[in-house]
Amino acid sequence: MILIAVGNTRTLLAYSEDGLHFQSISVATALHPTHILQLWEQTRPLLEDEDFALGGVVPEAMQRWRETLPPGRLREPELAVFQQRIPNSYVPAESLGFDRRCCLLATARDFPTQSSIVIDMGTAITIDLWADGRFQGGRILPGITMSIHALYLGTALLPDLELPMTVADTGNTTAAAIQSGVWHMFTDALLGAIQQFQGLFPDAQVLLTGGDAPLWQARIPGSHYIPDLLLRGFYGWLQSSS
Ligand SMILES: Nc1ncnc2c1ncn2[C@@H]1O[C@H](COP(=O)(O)OP(=O)(O)OP(=O)(O)O)[C@@H](O)[C@H]1O
Ligand SMILES: CC(C)(CO)[C@@H](O)C(=O)NCCC(=O)O
Ligand SMILES: [K+]
Repeated sequence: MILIAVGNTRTLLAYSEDGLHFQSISVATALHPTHILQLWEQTRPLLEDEDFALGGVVPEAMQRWRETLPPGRLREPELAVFQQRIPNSYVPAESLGFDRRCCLLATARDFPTQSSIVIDMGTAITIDLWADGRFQGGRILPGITMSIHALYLGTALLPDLELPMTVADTGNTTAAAIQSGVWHMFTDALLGAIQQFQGLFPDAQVLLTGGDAPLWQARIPGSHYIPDLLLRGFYGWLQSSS
């Protein structure tokens, strides 16, 4: 079975035998599924009767996958299984993002009784709290690349910058000032959320995942970087669905 997880910027394709270790590729979500499958075949040949599992947060891109893959070969994880495994008060229940669900499922399975703050740093950033055997709720922030790009789009004189950033406390060029502002905005937002959530649940550990997480780990003392958290949750979700 090939897992397909569609994010706003990147789509992950992955294969696993044990649900813990993944062979995966990350490609632009904008590419057509036919093209993505050709790229995948450079990693691992597809079987004649290969099964696929699809989840994601971009309805249009997911529709393209449904139209491309043979109908009998495509599974989608069930909301009811998530609701049973992760008690929550999110409304409406189906609106909670697929990526957030996967990260919560993996966290709840690995740490059922310990509180966890799950930070997923992708196109957008989510900070979700698993504690007392429930998803307590969370926060959605713009992502880092998106924030830098928004300054460029909304002004006449600010340039578009690339990650990674070198950061000074006070910038003395336009680029350094933007980098300092964006870097400190996120450091303070993440550390602030962690401090508040740990005020509610003092045992809460911090789990970091997503494309931009490696950049941030050093700034968040005691945090754990778990690269495949989403895929681990997706895999486990499918196992319990069938
Ligand atoms: N080739 C690339 N194009 C765009 N962003 C990239 C690229 N490589 C790495 N990134 C970084 O990865 C981040 C996206 O991370 P990730 O792959 O976890 O999220 P995503 O799946 O695109 O987003 P989401 O799950 O939030 O919809 C971007 O913010 C960017 O900084
Ligand atoms: C918040 C994002 C963009 C993070 O990738 C995604 O999980 C999403 O589109 N969620 C849907 C809205 C929600 O989670 O409430
Ligand atoms: K993500």
